[in-house]
Amino acid sequence: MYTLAVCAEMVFRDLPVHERARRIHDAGFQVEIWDWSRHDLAALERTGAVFSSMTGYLRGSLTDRDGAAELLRTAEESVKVAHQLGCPRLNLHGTGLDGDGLPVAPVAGEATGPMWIAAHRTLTRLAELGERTGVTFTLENLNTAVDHPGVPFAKAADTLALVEAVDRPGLRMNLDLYHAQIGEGNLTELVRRAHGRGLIGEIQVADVPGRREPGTGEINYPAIARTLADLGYEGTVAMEAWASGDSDLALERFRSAFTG
Ligand SMILES: O=C(O)C(=O)CO
Repeated sequence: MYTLAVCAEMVFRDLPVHERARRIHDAGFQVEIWDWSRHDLAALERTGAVFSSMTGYLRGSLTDRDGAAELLRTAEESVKVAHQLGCPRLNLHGTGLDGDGLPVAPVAGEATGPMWIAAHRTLTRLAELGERTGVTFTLENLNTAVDHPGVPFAKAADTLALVEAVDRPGLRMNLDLYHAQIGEGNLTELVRRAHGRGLIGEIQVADVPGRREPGTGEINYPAIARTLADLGYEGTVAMEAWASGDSDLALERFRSAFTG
């Protein structure tokens, strides 16, 4: 059976992040955070929460030489923090994102051939870093239509292709079904394909439209949950969603969508 986690950046927003982590932990979920450099790490540690994922870099990019060096350097810093918090997965995007989730190096149109080759090289180095230090880097698919215009390798198909081509245990996909629904749809088949190839490091969920908890939009998450159970998926399913109203209620709706 899979484990459930909740992203502390998006719920209980009137509380400091470590208090949010405590509330999520007390409700029986693992906890995810984004940019660790914005948080009081000692306070997060004191919550006793089990951390399942955090952003695995501070700056940088997969595709240009200087950006890749910065990505690797800040990924090494992130690994130290992951060890401090006991966090097993470090999340990556197709390029660095600013505070609004927008790419610091946006791409007009599709990524070029040299960009794919450079991304493959950088991700291989990150996978090696993960294997050497006992963490798993996950490459997340995003959507360019609503939340992250201009991010290269945003499609789930792109992240799947890169992770499969790198083919190392230190790199897996963060299969975000909210972003995939906006970008590509066909979610059940996507889950089956990624799981069948052993590429899923974790799954993230929110409903469409609005990026709120499961049950508030068009995605049939109970059906996705049945697919995951049938496949024997034993990884993490994390809610990365705004609460449509009360945050405790959003957590319970998430739990009931995935535990029936
Ligand atoms: O939008 C997302 O899914 C993100 O991970 C932003 O950091």
